[in-house]
Amino acid sequence: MGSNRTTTLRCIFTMLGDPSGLSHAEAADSLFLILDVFCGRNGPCSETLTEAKGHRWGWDISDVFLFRSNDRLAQIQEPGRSLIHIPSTGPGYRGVSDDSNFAGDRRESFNLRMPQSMSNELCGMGENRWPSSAEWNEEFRSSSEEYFQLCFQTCSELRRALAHEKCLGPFLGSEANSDRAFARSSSLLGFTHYNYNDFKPSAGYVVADASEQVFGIRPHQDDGLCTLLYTDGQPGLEYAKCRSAGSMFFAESCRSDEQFSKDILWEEVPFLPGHWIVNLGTDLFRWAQQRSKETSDCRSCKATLHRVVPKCRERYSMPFFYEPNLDAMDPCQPHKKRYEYLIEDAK
Ligand SMILES: O=C(O)CCC(=O)C(=O)O
Ligand SMILES: [Fe+2]
Repeated sequence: MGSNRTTTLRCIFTMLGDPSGLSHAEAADSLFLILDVFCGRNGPCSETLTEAKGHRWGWDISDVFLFRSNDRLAQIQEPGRSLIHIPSTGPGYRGVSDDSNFAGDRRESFNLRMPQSMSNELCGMGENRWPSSAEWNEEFRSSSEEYFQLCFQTCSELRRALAHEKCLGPFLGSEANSDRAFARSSSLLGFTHYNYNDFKPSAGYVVADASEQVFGIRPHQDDGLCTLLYTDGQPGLEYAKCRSAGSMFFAESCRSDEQFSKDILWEEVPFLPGHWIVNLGTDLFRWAQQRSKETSDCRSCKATLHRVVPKCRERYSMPFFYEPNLDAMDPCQPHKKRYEYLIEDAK
């Protein structure tokens, strides 16, 4: 990584612009947002993840998947209870179809949790594991931690913008409360690889009408408040456009069989070099719902329903999942804690 990257990264906060400029309509009705990211002020740069490898990162994203650390379970200690294990989240490597939340997917992933340099508080996500001897390890570690921090700060800015009076309104009663709900954030930086070369249709999902469908990643909503997604520009990411199927966007859980419905209209998400794709998550829906119940002029925010379908031989992406503390509580009924949703979702 050279000084080049540090200079471009600094532009993000100015490119985000005036937070109060995000209108309510944009926040509530867009199924995804697109934020400028790696660009300078002189227009979009053309870098993709793969083009960026030598001079931006100093490591190649495909090398990340050579390091097959064990998946670490997230866990939380509640007063007076034994340790609660939360499956299918936390840092580490998950092989193709190994993730119990996405058992039929053609996807492998490697996740990093919040670097200790950002917070000394125990977030319950276990420890990051790093390749021990690989030459690129040092570069990988420092640049991915720096990228993590950038994503976290950007999402925090976005959260405050969404909580503006003119937008979705304050979350959890006040900015201080919602800041506190991220003090032990379970955010994850993911590296994702879709490999369709050994494509086996029978390994996919059998859906309600008994037809088989194969996905890079099945239709789902991300948990957490939002996701900043950067990809290598290969096609395949789609979002659900059909508004009439309201219940599917408002689902209590991130995944449900309804999301396989043939009635959903899917549209390709365009790749804009130098821009993040922003998915809105189910926690944002829950946090915003409180407000919509209190006032008549504010509707709740839809979590982005999306999927990745095989449209190329191979694809890489880097999602950053912006997630509150594992024990952050819903502001509205049924007042559940995040980890309870995660455990239910993994069943
Ligand atoms: O790879 C992508 O473009 C999307 C990844 C995704 O949706 C996820 O990891 O939750
Ligand atoms: Fe996703």
